[in-house]
Amino acid sequence: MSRKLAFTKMQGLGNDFVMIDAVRQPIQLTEDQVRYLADRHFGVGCDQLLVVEPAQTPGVDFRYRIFNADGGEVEQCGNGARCFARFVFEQGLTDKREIRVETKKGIIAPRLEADGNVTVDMGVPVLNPADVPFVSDSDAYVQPLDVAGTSVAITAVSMGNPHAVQVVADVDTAPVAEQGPLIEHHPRFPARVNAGFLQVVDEHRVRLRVFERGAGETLACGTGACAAVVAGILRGLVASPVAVETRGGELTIAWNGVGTPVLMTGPAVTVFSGELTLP
Ligand SMILES: N[C@@H](CCC[C@H](N)C(=O)O)C(=O)O
Repeated sequence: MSRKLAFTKMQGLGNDFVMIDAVRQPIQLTEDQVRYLADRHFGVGCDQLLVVEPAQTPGVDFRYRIFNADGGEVEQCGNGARCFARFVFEQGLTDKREIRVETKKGIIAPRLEADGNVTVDMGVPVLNPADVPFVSDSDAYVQPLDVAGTSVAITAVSMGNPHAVQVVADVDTAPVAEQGPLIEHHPRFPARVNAGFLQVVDEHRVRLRVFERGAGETLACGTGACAAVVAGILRGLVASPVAVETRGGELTIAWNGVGTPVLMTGPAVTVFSGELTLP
């Protein structure tokens, strides 16, 4: 049965989202409907679709669900978390500037700053390979990964969602398109993985490209930036705070080391709102 759906298009550093208010407009989308909405030719177009629902846990303001453009539901999205906070505030779903929101992998806490940026406590990064998940009998922070015959030194980090971060000399010439899909589907990452390519500029500045699981290379990946800074600090290459340059703009990531949460600060922008008829 076809039905009308109100949506808002948002972006964080060019990582773009279709936001659905499922508090006032309860809905369960099928994978096909997510793919249709995300389609840049037949639908609205986005890297991820974000659905805001009522909270299911006491003391939490909302539940927020994340779907990649390929239709799959995933655990976490950093740029999306900032857009989520701006969305619920602008839509009048809350008047709080500090929000607690449950995701598939725990509670995160975005805060709308006075300067228009949003800071998100993205939680404590997970480094134990089995929990990333990454198949390995070692818990070393740097491990070799065979990518079609090339040995790549990666750091496996989960920010709720899995990341494999490698250090490159220059992101502009890094083999993102070639290696990205191979790393995403590598058998040692049973839940697939986001593939990060990190260039260190100096102790407090890096450049980053991410080939995202379920979406391909995006202009920026918030959890990718968190994972890359964690990997860079663990490898002794950078020190907190770190400015992360992406193709869509800049994020600031702060991390005080193992067992502490990662803080991400950056923009979140509303582009337009609309209504469509779902097939
Ligand atoms: N763009 C996001 C990450 C979205 C989910 C990711 N593709 C995954 O499958 O884990 C971000 O800003 O973090």
